[in-house]
Amino acid sequence: MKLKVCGMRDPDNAREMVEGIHPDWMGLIFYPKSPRFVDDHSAAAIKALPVDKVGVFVNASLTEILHKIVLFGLKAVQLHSGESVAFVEELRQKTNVLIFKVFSVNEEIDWKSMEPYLENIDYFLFDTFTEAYGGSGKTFNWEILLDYPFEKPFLLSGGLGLENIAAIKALDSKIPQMAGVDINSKFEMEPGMKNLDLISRFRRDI
Ligand SMILES: O=C(O)c1ccccc1NCC(=O)[C@H](O)[C@H](O)COP(=O)(O)O
Repeated sequence: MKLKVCGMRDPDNAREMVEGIHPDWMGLIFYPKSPRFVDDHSAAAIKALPVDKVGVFVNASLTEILHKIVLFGLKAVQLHSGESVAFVEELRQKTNVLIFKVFSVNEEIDWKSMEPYLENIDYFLFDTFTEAYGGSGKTFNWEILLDYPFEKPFLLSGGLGLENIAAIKALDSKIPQMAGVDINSKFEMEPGMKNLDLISRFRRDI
């Protein structure tokens, strides 16, 4: 199962995480209102680390996203707001990084509304709905995902912690398209600072 650790912004904490845990992806949040917002200076330091970086964007312009891809050597972008199909299509044409399209889950998922994105994205990412866009620390009702109708792989996110490991594995065994998990606030000492011991345990047992 692939592992994305999101919301890193401290270069030393990020380096220790890469060296000790070797996640598949590290998420850098370029949304100024997030308590995990990474400034350009820290992102530049993190750029040198040997891990694939995912830029997380909320209501960002195409110009900003493309600029950050080049500036910080991003390997993927996570579109975390209501980006239109046309926006995603244009992004796909202008860059060759992976595209993760987030769907925030409240009570239901409208599978039909996801369909037009299929040809221009690499992964869907399901997160728990919150007015703050992400980092809610809460899980959603994963039963909904048992009806997942596409072949496109997806990542599970939203409030994942050590206490969810058994349930995550059970879900993974039922849905072949579930490619991995995205962890964040349940592994923090403070916003943006990860507890590497907790993440190691998660990595070992997942
Ligand atoms: O984490 C944030 O502060 C955040 C804010 C705005 C948009 C996205 C954000 N996080 C992106 C992620 O991919 C998180 O890992 C995801 O929302 C799950 O977070 P959590 O519920 O804390 O596990």
